[in-house]
Amino acid sequence: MWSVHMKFVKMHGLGNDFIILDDTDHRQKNGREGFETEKHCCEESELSPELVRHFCDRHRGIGADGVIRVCNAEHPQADFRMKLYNADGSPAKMCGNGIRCLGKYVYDHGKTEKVNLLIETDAGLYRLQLIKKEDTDRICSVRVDMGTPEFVPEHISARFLLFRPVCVSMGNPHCVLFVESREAMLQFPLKQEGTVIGNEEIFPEGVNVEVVWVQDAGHLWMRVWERGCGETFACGTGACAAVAAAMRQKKCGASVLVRMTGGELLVQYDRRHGHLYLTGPAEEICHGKFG
Ligand SMILES: N[C@@H](CCC[C@H](N)C(=O)O)C(=O)O
Repeated sequence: MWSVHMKFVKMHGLGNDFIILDDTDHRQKNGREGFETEKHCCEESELSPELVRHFCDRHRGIGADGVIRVCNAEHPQADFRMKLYNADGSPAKMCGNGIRCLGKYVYDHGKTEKVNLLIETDAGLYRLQLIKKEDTDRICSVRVDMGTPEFVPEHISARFLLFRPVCVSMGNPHCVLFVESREAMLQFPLKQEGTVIGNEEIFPEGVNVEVVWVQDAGHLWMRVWERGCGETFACGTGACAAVAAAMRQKKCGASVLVRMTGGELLVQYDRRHGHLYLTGPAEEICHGKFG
């Protein structure tokens, strides 16, 4: 049915998984010697929503929560550009787990020798610090300057007021709901309520929904219903939105471990700039050729 032939790399951040398609120019100025830095993928026009859905299909495709195109930067100061598509083919502006995977990808695949990168996204520019595994030249984790959370009005249906919803933009939209116990978080009907909230009039472009239990000032537990994917194992922008919302309600401090189904992310708040910093792993699973 599909006549495409594309090389891909599959990666994940805490089980939030992505198909990486490399659309960078092989003449990338900072590319390292000894690596095959050949361009091996699609132009934007070739990546239709149908094709993204097909790639992400866990039964008939490769299977993933989204597709990331790694492109040459258009901004003069940026090193690379990230283009992200959710599993349903819809575009998204920012992805905290995905941008860490991109950082590891460009370094480990010889596209750059820099460990401090500036990445262009549809939500703006993001600074990444790549952290190497001890005694190796491989990247094991990435720290991202996620910028300033923006709070947006929370006029969602009265049935959700009990959960003290906080609506936050981290470059993409989030609606954070608080519950009183870990059990309540685990039993929360996330699919049902996430779908209802995602269809609220105040979110014409949909929303990512987080259900959060504050264990203490340094630990949050969270499940996430992602726009365009459904429930995922982890969400980087969602973890930052949860911490921003908890800080606003004076429930947590400036350094918080956010525990999700797939593992933990560290979110730190820098009072001087009002920025949130996200630190967590990124891993390559496999590579292959589609078609
Ligand atoms: N999982 C991501 C966010 C991906 C985009 C999101 N589904 C949206 O549509 O905004 C993350 O780690 O931030």
